[in-house]
Amino acid sequence: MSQSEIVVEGRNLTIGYQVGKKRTEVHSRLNFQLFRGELTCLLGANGAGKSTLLRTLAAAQPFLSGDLKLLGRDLSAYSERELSRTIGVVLTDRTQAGGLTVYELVALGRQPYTGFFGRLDKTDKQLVEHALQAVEIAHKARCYMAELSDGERQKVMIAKALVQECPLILLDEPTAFLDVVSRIEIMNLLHRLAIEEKRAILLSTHDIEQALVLSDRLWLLSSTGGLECGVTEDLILRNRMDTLFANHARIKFDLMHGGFSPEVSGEKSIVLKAEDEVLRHWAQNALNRHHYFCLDACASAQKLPLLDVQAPDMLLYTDENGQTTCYSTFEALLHDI
Ligand SMILES: Nc1ncnc2c1ncn2[C@@H]1O[C@H](COP(=O)(O)OP(=O)(O)OP(=O)(O)O)[C@@H](O)[C@H]1O
Repeated sequence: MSQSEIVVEGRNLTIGYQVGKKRTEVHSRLNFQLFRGELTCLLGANGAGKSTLLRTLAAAQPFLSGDLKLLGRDLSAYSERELSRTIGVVLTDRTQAGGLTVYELVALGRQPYTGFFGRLDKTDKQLVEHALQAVEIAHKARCYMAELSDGERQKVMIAKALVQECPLILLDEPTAFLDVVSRIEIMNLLHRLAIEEKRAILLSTHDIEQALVLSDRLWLLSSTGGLECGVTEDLILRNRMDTLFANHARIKFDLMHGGFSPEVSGEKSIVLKAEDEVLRHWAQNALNRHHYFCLDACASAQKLPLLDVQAPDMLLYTDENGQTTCYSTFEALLHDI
């Protein structure tokens, strides 16, 4: 893979708030690069500083010290007009311009080129139509924003950012109010747009499952570890996901299934046998929830109870005395043990 173009680069960046003499540093010495043609997800616990970082990158608030470059030039050297042609920002807001049609709202994205009252020329119109098609909302072009679902409205806001023709698109929790189908759709869409439209796309999200599937890179932001950046799989396999919630010792990242779950308290032990990976996973899920710590068949010499999961409706439970019972549901098994 050839080296991608760096769109944003931060060096020793301190972000936070300054009101008069009162200075609140949220993070210091942040180092990062954002690449064209890639989708990057910014993950972090509540209050980790994701919005502060996104607002800083969008030049909506100043950074406190360090260097921040956009396409190789200091961000502070950009005029308002240049910024609006370079950075597209999509915020999560449920009440977005209900009185405008989809077409009108997307067309507003051309303002940096046409001026506030500027008329759309042929190229502008082509760009609006292309963007509506790219986000698959062209069939709703004449509908009012108020008539759309949250997911559809989010697509429209993404289309508006697209027509700005910005190399950089920043989105603050674009999937926050969406159901799982719309979340997958929006994340797929953003990943496709990053590649096909050659944009650098950075979004903050709490939807870790989707981020791990579709993110080319992750930015992990935490109060203890600062900002760690890398290709998704490199960070996962170096056990970096646990830094996200390091203050919560009982929440652990499940490397096998790519999600966070409560650590197993394991008051009791049981030997779990299951040839099938899926059966094993869900049997373990049920046993962990009931405070059993699961061991492999060969791992223990002690006399322990054993669960042999042969099929979803064939659960063979053998107690410490060697007595075996066959259960046909987890409901019955969990009731008895
Ligand atoms: N205007 C402000 N002045 C001072 N501190 C602020 C201001 N806005 C936010 N903060 C602080 O900055 C820190 C980071 O907040 P931020 O909103 O960036 O976190 P976040 O990761 O986006 O959180 P969430 O996931 O809950 O949206 C918090 O401690 C917050 O209290």
